[in-house]
Amino acid sequence: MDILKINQLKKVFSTGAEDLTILHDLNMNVEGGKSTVITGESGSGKSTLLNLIGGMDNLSSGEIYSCGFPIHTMTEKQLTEYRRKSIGLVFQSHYLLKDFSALENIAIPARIAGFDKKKALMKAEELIEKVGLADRKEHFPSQLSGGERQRIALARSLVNDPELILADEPTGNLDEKNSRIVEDILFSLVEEFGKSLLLVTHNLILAERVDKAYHLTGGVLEEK
Ligand SMILES: Nc1ncnc2c1ncn2[C@@H]1O[C@H](COP(=O)(O)OP(=O)(O)OP(=O)(O)O)[C@@H](O)[C@H]1O
Repeated sequence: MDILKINQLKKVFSTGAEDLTILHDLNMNVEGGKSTVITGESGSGKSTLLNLIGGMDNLSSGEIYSCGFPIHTMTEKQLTEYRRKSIGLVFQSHYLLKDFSALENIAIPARIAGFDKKKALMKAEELIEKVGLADRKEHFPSQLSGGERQRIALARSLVNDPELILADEPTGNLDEKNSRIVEDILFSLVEEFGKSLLLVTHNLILAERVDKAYHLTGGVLEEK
């Protein structure tokens, strides 16, 4: 069954003088429990597409069904709920809150989703172990390396147990060791826990590990 299905999606940016069509009548699907990659040159529209799937931007026409929800018809309030509970967003840049410890940063989305402090911290403890940073629990973001911060951000994106993980160049800024850790965690979520992963990347090694691959060229998507 598909966890994500996109029909005839179009995205046009109006920049004043002219309209720029960034995504052209795009169709795709992500099967539940599988990994899917989208590759494409810089500027081809990958992040635009991921933002639309994540409900962070409005489409111009077409349909997006994700995790059982019709994203294209939802209100802002419903989209906020969808972002909190159904999807996990992993980006190249991470915005950890500087006044909170690594463990607290991971726990925050669980608190926002309504879990009490104890339960949220318990979930965070599990995840900090998973990303291999249990010994950095009490560290503040300024006391962590860039790669460690990215791993904490990854743990944070998983704390509400999302069905679909949307990852935009998740290993973009990382050295080989941290890339490998992040990559292995992402794929273990699919292989061990039946999560669905949609990955956007330039990294061809990452792109080779997936079940299904698409390529985006100038806003036109093709299955490879
Ligand atoms: N808000 C906006 N207004 C106008 N044009 C935009 C806007 N956001 C993105 N674009 C344009 O849309 C195109 C696709 O951008 P997008 O960020 O999706 O590309 P990308 O494939 O993710 O690139 P990269 O790999 O460099 O991150 C680019 O030409 C960009 O300039």
